[in-house]
Amino acid sequence: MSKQTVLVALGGNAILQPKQEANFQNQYENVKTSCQFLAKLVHNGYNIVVTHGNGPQVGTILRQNEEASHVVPAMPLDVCSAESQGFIAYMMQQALHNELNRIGSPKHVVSVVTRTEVSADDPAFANPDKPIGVFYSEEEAKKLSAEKGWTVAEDAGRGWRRVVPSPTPLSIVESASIVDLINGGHIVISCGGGGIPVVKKADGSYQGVEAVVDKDRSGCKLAEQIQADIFVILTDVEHVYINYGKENQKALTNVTLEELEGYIAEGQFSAGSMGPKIEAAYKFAKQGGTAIICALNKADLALEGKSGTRITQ
Ligand SMILES: Nc1ncnc2c1ncn2[C@@H]1O[C@H](COP(=O)(O)OP(=O)(O)O)[C@@H](O)[C@H]1O
Ligand SMILES: NC(=O)OP(=O)(O)O
Repeated sequence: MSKQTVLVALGGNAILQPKQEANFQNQYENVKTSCQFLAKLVHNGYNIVVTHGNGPQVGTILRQNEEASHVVPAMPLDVCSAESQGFIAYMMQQALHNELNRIGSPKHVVSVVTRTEVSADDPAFANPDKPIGVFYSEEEAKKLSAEKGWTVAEDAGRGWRRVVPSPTPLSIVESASIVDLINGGHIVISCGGGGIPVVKKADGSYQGVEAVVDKDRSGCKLAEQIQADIFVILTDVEHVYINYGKENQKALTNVTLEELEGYIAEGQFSAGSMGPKIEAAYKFAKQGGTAIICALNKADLALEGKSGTRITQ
Protein backbone atom coordinates (compact mmCIF):
# COMPACT_ATOMS: atom_id res chain seq x y z
CA MET A 1 0.00 0.00 0.00
CA SER A 2 1.36 3.46 -0.85
CA LYS A 3 2.08 5.79 2.03
CA GLN A 4 -0.69 8.12 3.15
CA THR A 5 -0.01 11.85 2.92
CA VAL A 6 -0.90 13.78 6.04
CA LEU A 7 -1.10 17.57 6.09
CA VAL A 8 -0.31 18.59 9.66
CA ALA A 9 -1.27 22.10 10.86
CA LEU A 10 0.59 23.07 14.03
CA GLY A 11 -1.16 25.39 16.47
CA GLY A 12 0.39 28.41 18.09
CA ASN A 13 1.18 26.60 21.37
CA ALA A 14 3.54 24.30 19.48
CA ILE A 15 5.82 27.31 18.96
CA LEU A 16 5.08 29.72 21.80
CA GLN A 17 2.85 29.36 24.85
CA PRO A 18 0.66 32.35 25.82
CA LYS A 19 2.61 33.43 28.94
CA GLN A 20 6.11 32.80 27.55
CA GLU A 21 8.47 35.56 26.40
CA ALA A 22 8.87 35.42 22.61
CA ASN A 23 12.64 34.93 22.70
CA PHE A 24 14.42 32.50 20.39
CA GLN A 25 15.32 29.95 23.07
CA ASN A 26 11.72 29.50 24.29
CA GLN A 27 10.44 29.10 20.75
CA TYR A 28 13.16 26.67 19.69
CA GLU A 29 12.64 24.51 22.80
CA ASN A 30 8.90 24.29 22.03
CA VAL A 31 9.58 23.50 18.38
CA LYS A 32 12.03 20.75 19.41
CA THR A 33 9.34 19.16 21.59
CA SER A 34 6.76 19.45 18.79
CA CYS A 35 9.16 17.84 16.34
CA GLN A 36 9.45 14.76 18.58
CA PHE A 37 5.76 14.14 17.89
CA LEU A 38 6.04 14.92 14.16
CA ALA A 39 9.02 12.55 13.86
CA LYS A 40 6.89 9.74 15.31
CA LEU A 41 4.46 10.16 12.39
CA VAL A 42 7.32 9.91 9.90
CA HIS A 43 8.67 6.87 11.75
CA ASN A 44 5.17 5.31 11.60
CA GLY A 45 5.27 5.53 7.80
CA TYR A 46 3.31 8.65 6.84
CA ASN A 47 4.36 11.27 4.28
CA ILE A 48 3.99 14.52 6.16
CA VAL A 49 3.60 18.10 5.04
CA VAL A 50 3.77 20.55 7.93
CA THR A 51 2.17 23.95 8.13
CA HIS A 52 2.10 26.27 11.14
CA GLY A 53 0.81 29.55 12.57
CA ASN A 54 2.76 32.80 12.88
CA GLY A 55 0.44 35.17 14.76
CA PRO A 56 2.75 35.99 17.69
CA GLN A 57 5.88 36.07 15.51
CA VAL A 58 4.57 38.20 12.63
CA GLY A 59 3.19 40.71 15.14
CA THR A 60 6.56 40.96 16.85
CA ILE A 61 8.45 41.37 13.56
CA LEU A 62 6.00 44.07 12.42
CA ARG A 63 6.45 45.92 15.70
CA GLN A 64 10.27 45.67 15.45
CA ASN A 65 10.05 47.17 11.98
CA GLU A 66 7.76 50.00 13.04
CA GLU A 67 9.69 50.88 16.20
CA ALA A 68 13.04 50.95 14.39
CA SER A 69 11.80 52.76 11.27
CA HIS A 70 13.75 55.93 12.18
CA VAL A 71 16.96 53.85 11.90
CA VAL A 72 16.19 51.30 9.15
CA PRO A 73 13.29 51.30 6.66
CA ALA A 74 10.23 49.36 7.82
CA MET A 75 9.10 46.39 5.74
CA PRO A 76 5.43 45.90 4.77
CA LEU A 77 3.32 43.20 6.48
CA ASP A 78 3.63 40.67 3.63
CA VAL A 79 7.43 40.86 3.95
CA CYS A 80 7.10 40.44 7.75
CA SER A 81 4.99 37.32 7.02
CA ALA A 82 7.75 36.00 4.75
CA GLU A 83 10.32 36.69 7.49
CA SER A 84 8.24 34.83 10.08
CA GLN A 85 7.73 31.93 7.65
CA GLY A 86 11.48 31.63 7.12
CA PHE A 87 12.33 31.96 10.81
CA ILE A 88 9.82 29.34 12.00
CA ALA A 89 10.59 26.98 9.11
CA TYR A 90 14.30 27.20 9.96
CA MET A 91 13.60 26.14 13.56
CA MET A 92 11.39 23.26 12.42
CA GLN A 93 13.71 22.10 9.66
CA GLN A 94 16.61 22.00 12.09
CA ALA A 95 14.68 20.37 14.95
CA LEU A 96 12.92 17.78 12.76
CA HIS A 97 16.15 16.85 10.97
CA ASN A 98 17.93 16.39 14.30
CA GLU A 99 15.08 14.36 15.84
CA LEU A 100 14.80 12.05 12.79
CA ASN A 101 18.55 11.46 12.96
CA ARG A 102 18.30 10.76 16.69
CA ILE A 103 15.59 8.11 16.26
CA GLY A 104 17.33 6.53 13.29
CA SER A 105 14.78 7.60 10.60
CA PRO A 106 16.84 10.15 8.65
CA LYS A 107 15.00 11.98 5.86
CA HIS A 108 15.36 15.17 3.86
CA VAL A 109 13.41 18.02 5.40
CA VAL A 110 12.83 21.01 3.14
CA SER A 111 10.99 24.31 3.58
CA VAL A 112 9.17 26.16 0.82
CA VAL A 113 8.59 29.92 0.85
CA THR A 114 4.88 29.72 0.06
CA ARG A 115 2.47 32.32 -1.28
CA THR A 116 -1.29 32.21 -0.85
CA GLU A 117 -3.46 33.90 -3.44
CA VAL A 118 -6.26 36.05 -2.05
CA SER A 119 -8.74 38.42 -3.67
CA ALA A 120 -8.00 42.16 -3.67
CA ASP A 121 -11.76 42.63 -3.17
CA ASP A 122 -11.96 40.39 -0.09
CA PRO A 123 -14.18 42.17 2.49
CA ALA A 124 -11.62 41.24 5.18
CA PHE A 125 -9.44 44.18 4.04
CA ALA A 126 -12.09 46.55 5.43
CA ASN A 127 -12.67 44.47 8.55
CA PRO A 128 -9.42 43.48 10.31
CA ASP A 129 -10.03 40.55 12.68
CA LYS A 130 -6.87 38.39 12.75
CA PRO A 131 -5.03 38.78 16.09
CA ILE A 132 -1.25 39.08 15.87
CA GLY A 133 1.58 39.81 18.30
CA VAL A 134 1.45 39.80 22.08
CA PHE A 135 -1.54 40.13 24.42
CA TYR A 136 -2.41 43.39 26.22
CA SER A 137 -4.91 44.45 28.84
CA GLU A 138 -7.90 46.28 27.39
CA GLU A 139 -6.51 49.58 28.72
CA GLU A 140 -3.05 49.08 27.18
CA ALA A 141 -4.54 47.95 23.86
CA LYS A 142 -6.81 50.99 23.62
CA LYS A 143 -3.89 53.31 24.48
CA LEU A 144 -1.71 51.72 21.77
CA SER A 145 -4.60 51.97 19.31
CA ALA A 146 -4.95 55.70 19.99
CA GLU A 147 -1.17 56.32 19.83
CA LYS A 148 -0.30 54.17 16.84
CA GLY A 149 -3.54 53.89 14.86
CA TRP A 150 -3.76 50.12 15.38
CA THR A 151 -7.04 48.25 15.24
CA VAL A 152 -7.30 46.16 18.42
CA ALA A 153 -9.79 43.55 19.58
CA GLU A 154 -10.43 41.05 22.32
CA ASP A 155 -9.02 37.60 21.38
CA ALA A 156 -11.26 34.65 22.36
CA GLY A 157 -11.39 35.60 26.05
CA ARG A 158 -7.58 35.56 26.40
CA GLY A 159 -6.79 39.29 26.34
CA TRP A 160 -6.52 42.09 23.78
CA ARG A 161 -4.35 42.09 20.63
CA ARG A 162 -3.68 44.06 17.50
CA VAL A 163 -5.77 42.78 14.57
CA VAL A 164 -5.07 42.85 10.83
CA PRO A 165 -7.04 41.80 7.72
CA SER A 166 -7.28 38.05 7.11
CA PRO A 167 -8.61 37.35 3.61
CA THR A 168 -9.89 33.94 2.47
CA PRO A 169 -7.22 31.78 0.80
CA LEU A 170 -8.13 31.08 -2.84
CA SER A 171 -5.13 29.04 -3.91
CA ILE A 172 -1.68 27.97 -2.69
CA VAL A 173 0.67 29.17 -5.41
CA GLU A 174 3.48 26.65 -4.79
CA SER A 175 1.24 23.55 -4.41
CA ALA A 176 2.53 21.75 -7.54
CA SER A 177 6.15 22.11 -6.36
CA ILE A 178 5.13 20.80 -2.94
CA VAL A 179 3.61 17.68 -4.58
CA ASP A 180 6.87 17.12 -6.49
CA LEU A 181 8.82 17.32 -3.24
CA ILE A 182 6.48 14.85 -1.49
CA ASN A 183 6.78 12.45 -4.43
CA GLY A 184 10.56 12.80 -4.14
CA GLY A 185 10.33 11.51 -0.56
CA HIS A 186 10.90 14.84 1.19
CA ILE A 187 9.24 16.09 4.33
CA VAL A 188 7.89 19.50 3.41
CA ILE A 189 7.35 22.50 5.66
CA SER A 190 5.18 24.97 3.76
CA CYS A 191 2.47 27.61 3.80
CA GLY A 192 3.60 28.81 7.24
CA GLY A 193 1.59 31.62 8.74
CA GLY A 194 -1.17 30.84 6.24
CA GLY A 195 1.19 31.67 3.36
CA ILE A 196 2.35 35.09 2.22
CA PRO A 197 -0.80 36.80 0.91
CA VAL A 198 -0.58 37.84 -2.74
CA VAL A 199 -3.10 39.00 -5.34
CA LYS A 200 -2.98 38.00 -9.00
CA LYS A 201 -3.00 40.78 -11.57
CA ALA A 202 -4.63 40.65 -15.02
CA ASP A 203 -1.22 39.99 -16.63
CA GLY A 204 -0.66 36.91 -14.42
CA SER A 205 1.85 38.60 -12.10
CA TYR A 206 1.50 38.48 -8.31
CA GLN A 207 1.76 41.30 -5.80
CA GLY A 208 2.08 41.02 -2.02
CA VAL A 209 -0.71 42.49 0.12
CA GLU A 210 -0.74 43.54 3.77
CA ALA A 211 -2.66 40.83 5.60
CA VAL A 212 -2.20 37.57 7.55
CA VAL A 213 -4.05 34.49 6.31
CA ASP A 214 -5.46 32.03 8.87
CA LYS A 215 -3.25 28.92 8.89
CA ASP A 216 -6.13 26.46 9.42
CA ARG A 217 -8.00 27.87 6.41
CA SER A 218 -4.93 27.85 4.15
CA GLY A 219 -3.97 24.42 5.55
CA CYS A 220 -7.33 23.13 4.32
CA LYS A 221 -6.72 24.67 0.89
CA LEU A 222 -3.23 23.14 0.72
CA ALA A 223 -4.54 19.73 1.84
CA GLU A 224 -7.11 19.93 -0.95
CA GLN A 225 -4.60 21.01 -3.63
CA ILE A 226 -1.97 18.37 -2.77
CA GLN A 227 -4.74 15.75 -2.41
CA ALA A 228 -3.72 14.84 1.12
CA ASP A 229 -5.44 11.78 2.56
CA ILE A 230 -5.72 13.22 6.07
CA PHE A 231 -5.73 16.80 7.40
CA VAL A 232 -4.62 16.89 11.03
CA ILE A 233 -5.01 20.06 13.09
CA LEU A 234 -2.82 19.86 16.18
CA THR A 235 -3.65 22.04 19.16
CA ASP A 236 -3.56 21.96 22.96
CA VAL A 237 -6.81 20.07 23.67
CA GLU A 238 -7.24 16.32 23.22
CA HIS A 239 -10.65 16.57 21.57
CA VAL A 240 -13.20 18.99 20.29
CA TYR A 241 -15.88 19.23 22.98
CA ILE A 242 -19.48 20.21 23.09
CA ASN A 243 -20.45 22.37 26.08
CA TYR A 244 -16.73 23.15 26.33
CA GLY A 245 -15.64 24.25 29.81
CA LYS A 246 -19.04 23.42 31.35
CA GLU A 247 -19.98 20.66 33.77
CA ASN A 248 -21.66 18.69 30.99
CA GLN A 249 -18.68 18.99 28.63
CA LYS A 250 -18.50 16.00 26.26
CA ALA A 251 -15.63 14.96 24.00
CA LEU A 252 -16.40 14.31 20.35
CA THR A 253 -14.54 11.27 19.00
CA ASN A 254 -16.10 10.47 15.61
CA VAL A 255 -18.39 13.06 14.11
CA THR A 256 -20.19 13.27 10.77
CA LEU A 257 -20.74 16.46 8.81
CA GLU A 258 -24.44 16.39 9.62
CA GLU A 259 -23.76 16.14 13.36
CA LEU A 260 -21.16 18.90 13.11
CA GLU A 261 -23.60 21.19 11.31
CA GLY A 262 -25.94 20.84 14.31
CA TYR A 263 -23.19 21.74 16.78
CA ILE A 264 -22.11 24.72 14.65
CA ALA A 265 -25.72 25.95 14.61
CA GLU A 266 -25.78 25.68 18.42
CA GLY A 267 -22.67 27.94 18.60
CA GLN A 268 -20.48 25.27 20.26
CA PHE A 269 -17.18 26.54 18.81
CA SER A 270 -15.67 29.91 19.72
CA ALA A 271 -14.77 32.26 16.89
CA GLY A 272 -11.03 32.95 17.02
CA SER A 273 -10.05 29.61 18.61
CA MET A 274 -11.90 26.35 17.82
CA GLY A 275 -14.21 28.01 15.23
CA PRO A 276 -11.66 28.34 12.37
CA LYS A 277 -10.38 24.78 13.01
CA ILE A 278 -13.90 23.37 12.74
CA GLU A 279 -14.55 25.43 9.60
CA ALA A 280 -11.35 24.08 7.96
CA ALA A 281 -11.94 20.48 9.08
CA TYR A 282 -15.56 20.59 7.89
CA LYS A 283 -14.53 21.87 4.46
CA PHE A 284 -11.89 19.18 4.01
CA ALA A 285 -14.23 16.38 5.11
CA LYS A 286 -16.96 17.70 2.81
CA GLN A 287 -14.62 16.99 -0.12
CA GLY A 288 -14.31 13.38 1.01
CA GLY A 289 -11.16 13.59 3.14
CA THR A 290 -10.63 12.71 6.79
CA ALA A 291 -9.98 15.62 9.15
CA ILE A 292 -8.69 15.17 12.70
CA ILE A 293 -8.43 17.76 15.47
CA CYS A 294 -6.28 16.54 18.36
CA ALA A 295 -3.54 17.32 20.87
CA LEU A 296 -0.01 17.62 19.53
CA ASN A 297 1.36 15.01 21.93
CA LYS A 298 -1.29 12.46 20.87
CA ALA A 299 -1.00 12.91 17.10
CA ASP A 300 0.26 9.35 16.55
CA LEU A 301 -2.63 7.90 18.60
CA ALA A 302 -5.15 10.12 16.80
CA LEU A 303 -4.02 8.75 13.44
CA GLU A 304 -4.71 5.25 14.83
CA GLY A 305 -8.21 6.38 15.90
CA LYS A 306 -7.33 6.24 19.61
CA SER A 307 -7.47 9.95 20.43
CA GLY A 308 -8.75 13.25 19.03
CA THR A 309 -11.88 14.13 17.08
CA ARG A 310 -12.23 12.56 13.63
CA ILE A 311 -14.51 14.32 11.15
CA THR A 312 -15.74 12.44 8.08
CA GLN A 313 -18.66 12.60 5.64
N1 LIG B 1 -15.68 23.43 21.73
C1 LIG B 1 -14.38 23.47 22.01
N2 LIG B 1 -13.68 22.33 22.15
C2 LIG B 1 -12.36 22.35 22.43
N3 LIG B 1 -11.64 23.50 22.59
C3 LIG B 1 -12.29 24.67 22.46
C4 LIG B 1 -13.68 24.71 22.15
N4 LIG B 1 -14.05 26.02 22.05
C5 LIG B 1 -12.97 26.75 22.30
N5 LIG B 1 -11.88 25.97 22.52
C6 LIG B 1 -10.53 26.48 22.77
O1 LIG B 1 -9.79 26.41 21.56
C7 LIG B 1 -8.40 26.37 21.92
C8 LIG B 1 -7.60 25.98 20.70
O2 LIG B 1 -7.60 27.08 19.80
P1 LIG B 1 -6.32 28.05 19.67
O3 LIG B 1 -5.85 28.44 21.05
O4 LIG B 1 -6.63 29.11 18.68
O5 LIG B 1 -5.32 26.99 19.07
P2 LIG B 1 -3.87 27.00 18.43
O6 LIG B 1 -3.14 28.22 18.93
O7 LIG B 1 -3.32 25.70 18.94
O8 LIG B 1 -4.08 27.02 16.94
C9 LIG B 1 -8.38 25.40 23.07
O9 LIG B 1 -7.26 25.60 23.92
C10 LIG B 1 -9.69 25.71 23.79
O10 LIG B 1 -9.46 26.60 24.87
N1 LIG C 1 -1.45 32.74 10.54
C1 LIG C 1 -2.06 32.15 11.62
O1 LIG C 1 -3.18 31.65 11.54
O2 LIG C 1 -1.31 32.18 12.79
P1 LIG C 1 -1.79 31.74 14.25
O3 LIG C 1 -2.33 30.36 14.13
O4 LIG C 1 -0.55 31.81 15.09
O5 LIG C 1 -2.83 32.74 14.68
